[in-house]
Amino acid sequence: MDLEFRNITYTIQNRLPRVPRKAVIKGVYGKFLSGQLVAIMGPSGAGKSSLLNVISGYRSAGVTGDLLVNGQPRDEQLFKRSSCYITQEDLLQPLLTVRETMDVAAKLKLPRGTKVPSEEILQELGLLEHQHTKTDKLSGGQKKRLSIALELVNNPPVFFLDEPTSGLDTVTTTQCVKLLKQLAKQGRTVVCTIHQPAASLLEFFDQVYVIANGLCIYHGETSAMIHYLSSVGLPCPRHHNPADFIIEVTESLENIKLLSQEILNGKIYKSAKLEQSTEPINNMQLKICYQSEEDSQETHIMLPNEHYTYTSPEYDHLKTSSVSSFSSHLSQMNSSSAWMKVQNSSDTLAYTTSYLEQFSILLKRMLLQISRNRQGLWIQLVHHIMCGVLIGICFFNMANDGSQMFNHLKLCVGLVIFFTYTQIMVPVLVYPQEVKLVKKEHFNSWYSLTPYYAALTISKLPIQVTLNILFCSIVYFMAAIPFTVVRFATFCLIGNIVSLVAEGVGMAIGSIFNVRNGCAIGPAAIAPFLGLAIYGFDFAHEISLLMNLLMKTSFIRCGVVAMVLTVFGFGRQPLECNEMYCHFAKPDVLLKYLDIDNSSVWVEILILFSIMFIARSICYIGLRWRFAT
Ligand SMILES: Nc1ncnc2c1ncn2[C@@H]1O[C@H](COP(=O)(O)OP(=O)(O)OP(=O)(O)O)[C@@H](O)[C@H]1O
Repeated sequence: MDLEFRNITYTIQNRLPRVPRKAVIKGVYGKFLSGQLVAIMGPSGAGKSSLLNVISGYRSAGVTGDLLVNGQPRDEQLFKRSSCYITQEDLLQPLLTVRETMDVAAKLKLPRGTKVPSEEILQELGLLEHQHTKTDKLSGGQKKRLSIALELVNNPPVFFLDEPTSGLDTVTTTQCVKLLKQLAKQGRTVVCTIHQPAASLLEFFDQVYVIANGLCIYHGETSAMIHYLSSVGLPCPRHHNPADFIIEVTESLENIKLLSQEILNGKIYKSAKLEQSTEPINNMQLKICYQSEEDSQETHIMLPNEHYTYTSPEYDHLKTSSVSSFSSHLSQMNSSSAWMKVQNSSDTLAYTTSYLEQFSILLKRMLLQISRNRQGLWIQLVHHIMCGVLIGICFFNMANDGSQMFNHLKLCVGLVIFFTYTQIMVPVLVYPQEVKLVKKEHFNSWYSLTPYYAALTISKLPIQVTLNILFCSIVYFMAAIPFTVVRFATFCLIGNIVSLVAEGVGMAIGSIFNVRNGCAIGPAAIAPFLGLAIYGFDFAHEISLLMNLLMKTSFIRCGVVAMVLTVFGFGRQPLECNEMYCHFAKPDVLLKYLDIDNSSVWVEILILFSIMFIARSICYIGLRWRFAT
């Protein structure tokens, strides 16, 4: 697939007030041909990653310009299925082995019944001997190769890689670039950003695209770069790495302007082959380059004083080239045709597998990861037992004491706060990292958001519910709340719903914001609900209907009310009184005092369910929004 972009501009809207928009990419042009390994180079902050994100479709908000595939305006949905994006950070599913990760990717990306090519790909990428190693134990280079292997499963014709060599040593970097070169040789278009590569490494790249200050300053064959620099009066010193030199010249804004004007911000493609193969006309030293015209498919050769139309034989050859070098099954067919074979069976679908299959595969993956997270499970178990016992000690044998009205209330509030803090903090801290990984997999068309979200919600339930019931039982029996099956079941049910609401709120925060300081955000997120709960009890009569409604829908308040109604409702007998007078010995008096004597526990549970639904919908919408931009 040949990729082309015209007049691409990428502007970032700063969220701070009165800070102007920042143009990161400024009207650049370029063309990346199939069968080529392309390096996007430039100084730090030049806009390399931004350009890659824009061309790949990973970023769409704030982008203007035309993106084409094989000369046609591209269909984003189709293009997403034919390309893959490998992030700079190696985002791999933790707690799974290399082989398991590959198998999950294959099941998601290939139609049912297709032979899973995990072994061949792992063999090809030198990972077969590490197939039983957990992904988090792999070295940096192995992680990078695994990231590539995962995308090779469905053999897409276009690969985008953001800084694939960052953090790798020289040997591993060379291995990585050689691998990319092999992928390109098979007919794929491989585009990656790279920081100043060594001269020996630069030779592996067929094409270089240099960007500085958001402008294109070179676009063309690697071997034509030195000549181009000399032609504009910036000769690269002998024995100097051209990659280093072109970055060095960008220190001067004058040079950037000059080079960008000379290359027409990427409209011109510099080719060394043409320069060598074309005889000088009229004894003139020719400056030869391709220029892609916006409204024609023809390639033009520009001479200083003449203009010829020319169809690049190399370009045509690449389009039809067959694959040569790899010995595996991948190399036996052109990458595009291999990809077509995989896609043909599901042409009309956005994904290769059905939503139900995706859900089942993802659920199995998540359950496996949860079961392997022994340390996490132990921590959760100890946390629930310890907190249950501590709360139980504080309120030991007290639930039947009619003189302890305020302690009864503290018990109910304490339980709800426990569930809230326990469940809100984890997603706030963990979810931003998970979102990055899911965004990568979702962007690379592994699965849709809906089955992922359904699997995520369901996978956590068994452990969460068990631990909550364990905690509730400890508190219930230590506090000696009179036992009836309905009361105990409702008590556990409320605990579980509050915990699910809190988790939903935590996930909503974690999915929308890239929270770095979750320890502060978690409590901050709870504060408004807590505030509304307190005010909802004390001042609900004195304020407007709207505020009243708002306060009554604080899930903390609903949880506390439901708990009190459960503990003191369901036909509860009067409490024992060991003092002269216990005003609140009769449960009805307490409920009346709290102004909840007319409330129903089932209505509160219904409100809790509604809040849970809203919080989880916000999380889902938040994810969609993050993935769409
Ligand atoms: N979300 C953002 N908000 C504000 N500025 C941004 C954002 N993303 C990128 N930028 C700015 O855009 C410019 C280009 O960033 P980009 O990450 O594309 O550069 P780069 O060439 O890849 O840099 P490096 O090689 O250091 O990773 C930088 O000045 C960066 O600060």
